[in-house]
Amino acid sequence: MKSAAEHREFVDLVEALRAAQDTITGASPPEDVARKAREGLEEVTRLLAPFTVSEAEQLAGYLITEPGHAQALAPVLHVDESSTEHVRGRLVLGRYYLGGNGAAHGGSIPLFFDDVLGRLANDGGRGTSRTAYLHVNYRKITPVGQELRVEAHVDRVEGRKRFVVGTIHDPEGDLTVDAEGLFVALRPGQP
Ligand SMILES: CCCCCCCC/C=C\CCCCCCCC(=O)SCCNC(=O)CCNC(=O)[C@H](O)C(C)(C)COP(=O)(O)OP(=O)(O)OC[C@H]1O[C@@H](n2cnc3c(N)ncnc32)[C@H](O)[C@@H]1OP(=O)(O)O
Repeated sequence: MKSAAEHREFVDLVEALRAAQDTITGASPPEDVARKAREGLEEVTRLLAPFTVSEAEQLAGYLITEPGHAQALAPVLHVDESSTEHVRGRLVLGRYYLGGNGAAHGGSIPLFFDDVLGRLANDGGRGTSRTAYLHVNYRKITPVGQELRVEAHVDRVEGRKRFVVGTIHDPEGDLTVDAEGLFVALRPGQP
């Protein structure tokens, strides 16, 4: 397992990337400011490109003790309580994940649940599995910029099949989403 303690600056870099994604998404800057911001981003790419590594050496997604695992792709779960069978925590969807009218983009929710349910499916010595399906029910809009409550747990295991379920509740305590994922344990040598 890769150690987040040895890569604090990289963890902070990914946090800064998330903040940039939120700020760019919410900004309507004058053209000269947009150009300066682009030049800054291009400088970041120039700086990091020589350090491109193979997937086995990649840090993003693999610093698993960090909230968000140092990967800017999926919304971050802040874990309050967890075991190998369940997790409870908080989620704030930033401006980057806005769909419209204050509601989160529909695609951001399965992205979040694939990560959270997938990690539970693979926890507890259950070994690597892959998502076979992810069923998401949108019961009420999921607001961006507000603290949401998340719960997920392993519902049942049938041979290689792991069924993992989760919910999101808004600050009023209303259910906004429930989801079920089927994760199938990989056979030896299966990609
Ligand atoms: C994941 C590794 C990451 C490693 C990173 C490590 C560090 C971090 C730690 C942890 C991170 C994890 C966090 C992220 C997790 C995200 C995971 C993903 O998003 S994976 C990408 C999206 N998913 C795919 O690309 C799958 C593509 N599909 C496949 O590969 C196969 O279809 C697979 C493996 C899902 C199943 O194929 P078969 O050939 O192995 O098995 P068959 O025999 O078809 O199915 C087994 C049983 O499952 C049922 N089944 C399969 N698919 C089903 C479906 N869609 N609906 C219902 N049942 C299904 C079948 O009916 C069968 O059931 P019966 O045993 O007969 O009872």
